[in-house]
Amino acid sequence: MHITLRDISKKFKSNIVFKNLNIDIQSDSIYCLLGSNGAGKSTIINLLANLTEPEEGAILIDGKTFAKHELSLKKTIGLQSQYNQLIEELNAYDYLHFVGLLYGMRETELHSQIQNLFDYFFDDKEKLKKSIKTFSSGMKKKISICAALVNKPQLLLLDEPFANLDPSACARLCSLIKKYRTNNRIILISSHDLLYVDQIATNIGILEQGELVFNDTLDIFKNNSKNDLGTSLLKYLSPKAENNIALDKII
Ligand SMILES: Nc1ncnc2c1ncn2[C@@H]1O[C@H](COP(=O)(O)OP(=O)(O)OP(=O)(O)O)[C@@H](O)[C@H]1O
Repeated sequence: MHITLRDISKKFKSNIVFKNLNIDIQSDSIYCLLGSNGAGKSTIINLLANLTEPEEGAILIDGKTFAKHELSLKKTIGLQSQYNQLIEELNAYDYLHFVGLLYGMRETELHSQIQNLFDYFFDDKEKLKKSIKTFSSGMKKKISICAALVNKPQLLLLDEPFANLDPSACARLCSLIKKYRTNNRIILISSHDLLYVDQIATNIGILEQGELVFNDTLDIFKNNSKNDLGTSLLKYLSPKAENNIALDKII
């Protein structure tokens, strides 16, 4: 698998998010998108999931565009969105079953995949029988991640997957992501959780004000710097990481 964002321009009304953005991602990558709030990480994920479209440029998945191959491409993608994608009136099983049917999965395969996901992520499965609206935010996040994995997609898109998860769930997710990586899959993750990014990323892209200011392997990023990932990342982000004048006024 291979994904390309070529000369992408994207704006929301007068807010220009990207101008001529180019990214290429190859199979076998765990590509982590980093950057400040509002830099455009979720927008890239939403473009790749075809939830929004660019004003200019092309999005190619294995050389194909959504315009010509919408359904077949969407079947290869699993998405955990930052926005609520759940149908909260349903219980966890029925929701994942519904998602699997949308992907055209066969009943037996779908049933066993849902059970496997529940076994992996949930120690207390009794609560899963209730409607999703009664779940904690971390449980909802785990169900969204399960939904992204239900059809074992070739392109796995995870938008802030670690936010709201407890340390045990984060550790399980890290193990899963590392094992999920194969030579015909791409895992694209937006995250601010550098501890986990450091554990799982093969490649990182740093977005700052709509520009891809770094795009290479995690090893190269770390070898270029003598600092930890967080300190190194701050160099690429807005210079006002500490705004002491405002801070003094607040205190
Ligand atoms: N649906 C929308 N309507 C209007 N503006 C939007 C919409 N979605 C995103 N934007 C704008 O696009 C820009 C990029 O937002 P995006 O959510 O992609 O950033 P992000 O890097 O994911 O941020 P965060 O780290 O806070 O999640 C921001 O300026 C945001 O205000």
